Amino acid sequence: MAAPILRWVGPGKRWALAWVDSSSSHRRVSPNGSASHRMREQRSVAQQSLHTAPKPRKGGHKWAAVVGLEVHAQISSNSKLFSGSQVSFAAPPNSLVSFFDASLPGTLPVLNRRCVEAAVMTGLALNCHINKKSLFDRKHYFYADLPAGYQITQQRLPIAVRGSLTYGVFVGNKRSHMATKTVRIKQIQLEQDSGKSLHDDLRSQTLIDLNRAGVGLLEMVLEPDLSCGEEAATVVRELQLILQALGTSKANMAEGQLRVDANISVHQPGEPLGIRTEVKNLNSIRFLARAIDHEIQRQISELESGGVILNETRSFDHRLGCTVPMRDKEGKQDYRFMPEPNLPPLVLYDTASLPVGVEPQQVINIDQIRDTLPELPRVTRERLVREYGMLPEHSFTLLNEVGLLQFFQSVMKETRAEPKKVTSWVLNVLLGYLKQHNLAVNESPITPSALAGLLDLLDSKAISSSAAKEVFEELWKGKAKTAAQIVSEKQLELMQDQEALEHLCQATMEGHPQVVTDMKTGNPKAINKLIGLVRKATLNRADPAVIKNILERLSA
Ligand SMILES: Nc1ncnc2c1ncn2[C@@H]1O[C@H](COP(=O)(O)OP(=O)(O)OP(=O)(O)O)[C@@H](O)[C@H]1O
Ligand SMILES: [Mg+2]
Ligand SMILES: [Mg+2]
Repeated sequence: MAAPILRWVGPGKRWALAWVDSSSSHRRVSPNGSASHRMREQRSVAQQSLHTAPKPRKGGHKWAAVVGLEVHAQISSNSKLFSGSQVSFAAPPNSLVSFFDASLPGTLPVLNRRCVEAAVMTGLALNCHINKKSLFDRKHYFYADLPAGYQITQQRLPIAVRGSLTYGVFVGNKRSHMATKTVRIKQIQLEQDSGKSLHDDLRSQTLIDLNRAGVGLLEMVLEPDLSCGEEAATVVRELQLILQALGTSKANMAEGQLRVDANISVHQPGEPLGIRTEVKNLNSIRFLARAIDHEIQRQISELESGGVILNETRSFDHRLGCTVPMRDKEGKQDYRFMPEPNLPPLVLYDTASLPVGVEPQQVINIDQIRDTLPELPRVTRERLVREYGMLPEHSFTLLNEVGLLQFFQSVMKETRAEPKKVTSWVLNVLLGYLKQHNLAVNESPITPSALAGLLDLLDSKAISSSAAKEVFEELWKGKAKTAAQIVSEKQLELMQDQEALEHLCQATMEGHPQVVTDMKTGNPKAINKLIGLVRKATLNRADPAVIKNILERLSA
């Protein structure tokens, strides 16, 4: 392997370690694709039906697939885990690097309190036992983007252990029934992120950006309780929503704030678990599901054709849709773990164990953090179903689309309309328009108050539902008009004048005696025909139910 050299790179003329050997492998995959493209991808996952566990072939062996995830989430914090450098996505390369992040001799780690609090909060939200004493260790491996030659992590005694995450999966074709499942969480550990290796194909060299080096990560290790890509995708999506609700990570996969390693094996039911392969650095939920399902099939084919599974690290090639071995980790890697000598044990307290007379800012009190836990996504969904009589799948959609729940709640605050009506307009009409125009919720040209105004008019029967659609389309054009203004400009108010409506009904009946006769003989189509004729005469501004009433009264 070639030696790293120091060179100047980037607009700010900052230094970077450049790895001059073009054949060096890239363990860390830098996020690719535009942010907006990825956001759309993330949004659509919930709507997609992902492939599920492999079906046993006729006459063939039955295989059970086992999946265990390691999820890395970047902690939302202004500074890194052990240094004061700022944390920010897409800053100029090597502009956020302190001497400690670059491993200059003589520098020492100083633990960031915010990162510890985030780990405790995440642990509590995931029903973990929080260890009042945890330890830091050095895990050694050699990559250009890891200047110290080791990562500080918590291998021996992590901050949180033995948790669980409950998630819902839809069963049946119509997604009408939901089953609840639980995955166990083995541990959550605090650790440093590495830098990024950026490969320059033209110059055949790899440039190193250390902005990410030392950013605080939560590694959440899940027990091997999952069985297919869809389950893994659902778990990661739920975890993403939990982290976002807690504010402990932005968990945006497109920006690399949430990265998943998937461990996969297959075995015959009743037999011990098979040898696992590890598909590294999956940074999209859709790719995660596809990679797992592909890897399960690959292992089954390999075993059925007499081959063996190697305990190897693989990566997912999303263009080819398959997993391929990574060259960097053949055989079991020896990380040469050792205690981190520059960090004392991390000691936490709860209210019962708090030393007398200690200042609150000097210690971390687990109970205090527990008191600040926000409502978690599962509880929010249950509340939506309970309070508003919403279907479970609607509550999922409201939470899955970034910002949609807040939009819905703002409309609810301002309108008199029934929750069911609001749900239907937000999910069927507004979301439909947003998707059609490829817009995120916060880009909606219609504000919650504008929609609330429209729904109020509908609720008070001032306009018909077809007029409401017309008003919605006008509001969508975003000309800063309220629904009421549009209604009066376009004269879309429902005709309330009972006398005028009676005259119109009378005249229509006289003009169509045959239809009236049909109506009187009980032909149900006849009355609808008359209603249609009267509405047409009012330019669709009459309420069909009111017309029906008048017609029935007049023909009685
Ligand atoms: N037979 C198996 N099949 C599938 N997954 C497994 C199996 N055995 C263990 N796993 C999963 O493998 C993962 C092991 O993660 P852990 O962090 O403990 O070790 P590691 O992968 O060796 O280390 P590293 O953090 O360096 O990747 C867990 O998510 C666990 O659920
Ligand atoms: Mg791990
Ligand atoms: Mg692993």
